[in-house]
Amino acid sequence: MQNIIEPFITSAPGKVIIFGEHSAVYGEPVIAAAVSSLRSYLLVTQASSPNVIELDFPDIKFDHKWSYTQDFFPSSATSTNGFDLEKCRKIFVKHNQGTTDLDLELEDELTQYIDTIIKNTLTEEKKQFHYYAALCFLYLYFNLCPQVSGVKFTIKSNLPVGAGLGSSASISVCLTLAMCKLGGILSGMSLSEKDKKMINKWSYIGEKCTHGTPSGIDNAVATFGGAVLFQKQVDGKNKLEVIENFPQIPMILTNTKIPKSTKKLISDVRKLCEENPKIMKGILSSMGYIAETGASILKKFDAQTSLPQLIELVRINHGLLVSIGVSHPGLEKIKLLSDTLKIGGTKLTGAGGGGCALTILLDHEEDRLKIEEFKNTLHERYGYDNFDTDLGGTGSCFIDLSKKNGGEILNAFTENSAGDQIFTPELLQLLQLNTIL
Ligand SMILES: Nc1ncnc2c1ncn2[C@@H]1O[C@H](COP(=O)(O)OP(=O)(O)OP(=O)(O)O)[C@@H](O)[C@H]1O
Ligand SMILES: C[C@@](O)(CCO)CC(=O)[O-]
Ligand SMILES: [Mg+2]
Repeated sequence: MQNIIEPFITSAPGKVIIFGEHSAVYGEPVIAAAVSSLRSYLLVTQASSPNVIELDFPDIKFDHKWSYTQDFFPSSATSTNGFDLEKCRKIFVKHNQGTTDLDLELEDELTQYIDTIIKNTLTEEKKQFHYYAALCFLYLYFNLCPQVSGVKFTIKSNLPVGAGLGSSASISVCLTLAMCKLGGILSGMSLSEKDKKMINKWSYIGEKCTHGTPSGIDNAVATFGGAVLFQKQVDGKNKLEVIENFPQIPMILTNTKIPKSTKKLISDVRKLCEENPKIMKGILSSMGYIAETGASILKKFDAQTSLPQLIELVRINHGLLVSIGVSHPGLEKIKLLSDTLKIGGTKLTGAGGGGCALTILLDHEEDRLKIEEFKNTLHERYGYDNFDTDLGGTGSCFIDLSKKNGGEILNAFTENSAGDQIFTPELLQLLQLNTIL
C-alpha cells in the first residue's frame, strides 16, 4: 500500500532516578525527573520503496529493510501461523481496552510471530545485538500502524545508550508517538493529557519488549516530562504524581561509559529475591522509604536544610544498591572520590552495573575548585564524562518541520552520521524553537 509521508519528528527525554531504582519494580515508590536536554529524536520519512519498512538506528549501528508483503504479511500465511491486519487490530483493541497496566502482558502469539520474522530476516550479528530493539519496534508497529508501508524510521539521540538515563524508554516513547500518528490513532500534533496517557501505556509495552518487567517509571517520565513520584500497584492502577516546582538540585551526572544491560540487572535482582526473600523484602522496602522521604524533602525544598538531608539519603540508597549487587567498581570510583573530596553524596542512577552516577553537591559555590578537581580527575584517570543538564522540562512532543527552519533540521537528521555528532548548539536551538507544546 502506497502512503504519502510528510516528514515529521517525534522526541522524548531521558530521565534521572533520584531514589528508588530496582525497588520500583517491586511496587515501592520511586522518584525521577526528566533530563530534557538529553533526548531522542525519531524522524519519519518516505522509504526508498512503497513496499518496505525501513529503519536506521545509527547510534546502535542497526539498520534494516523489511518487505511489507514478504516479511510481514505474506499472502501464503494461514490464519494459524500468519498475521493479517484483522488479527493485528484484535490485539490492538485488547491491549487498548485494558484499564490497568496489568492488562498489558505481551501477546504470546504476536511475540512468537515477530520472533520468527526476526529469526528469518536478520543476520546472525544483528540477531545477537539488536533482537530486543527489533522486538520493541515490530511489536509497536504490528499494533499501532500495521496498515502503513513505505516508511523509514531514523533515530538519533544525544542521550547516551545504556547509561542508566532511560534511553530505551525515550526510544519507546518516540516510536509510540510516531506510530500512533501514522496509524491515525493520534490526529493533531499537540498532545492532550489523554493522548499522553495513551502514549505512556503503549510505551510501557515497548519497554516490556526491551526489559521484560519494567516498573513503568522510565516511560512515564519520558512521556510526561517534569518530575514524578511513581508507584507500581498490584492492581495495575499505578500511582503517578507529577511534582510541581521540582527544585534544581545542584548535582553532577557522571557517565562511566561502562556498558550494562538493564534486562540482565533486573533479572539478577529477581534471582536474589527468589533466593533470599526475607532479606530482600527488608532492603527493597527501605529503598521505598528513602524515596518517600526524599519526595517530601523535595516538595518543600530549602537548600540549607534539604541538601544535607538528601545527601544522607543518597548515601543510604547507594549502600543498599551495592548490597543487592547492582553497582560496579567503576561506579565506586566516583563515590570514593566524592567522599574523599567531601563535595556531597554519590549514588548510581538507573539500573547500575555501569552507566551513570549522580552526585548531589553540598555547596557548589564554596566547593567550586574541588568540584573542578572531581570532574577533571574522573575524566583524566578513567575517561569519564559529565553532563550539565537541568532536571524536569518537556516530555514527549512533536517537532514542527513545516516552519522555515524545518529544512535545516531535516538535513541534519538525514546526514550520514551517528546521533551525538549532529547535535550542535544551533541544531538544539532550532529543535527547541520548533517543539510543539
Ligand atoms: N539512540 C538509540 N537508537 C536506537 N536504539 C536505542 C537508542 N538508545 C537506546 N536504544 C535501545 O535501548 C537499549 C538500551 O536500553 P537499556 O534499558 O539497557 O539502557 P538505558 O535505558 O539507557 O538505561 P536504564 O534503563 O538503566 O535507564 C538499546 O540496546 C537499544 O535497544
Ligand atoms: C532498574 C529500574 O528500576 C530503573 C531503570 O531505569 C527498572 C525499572 O524500574 O523499570
Ligand atoms: Mg532502559
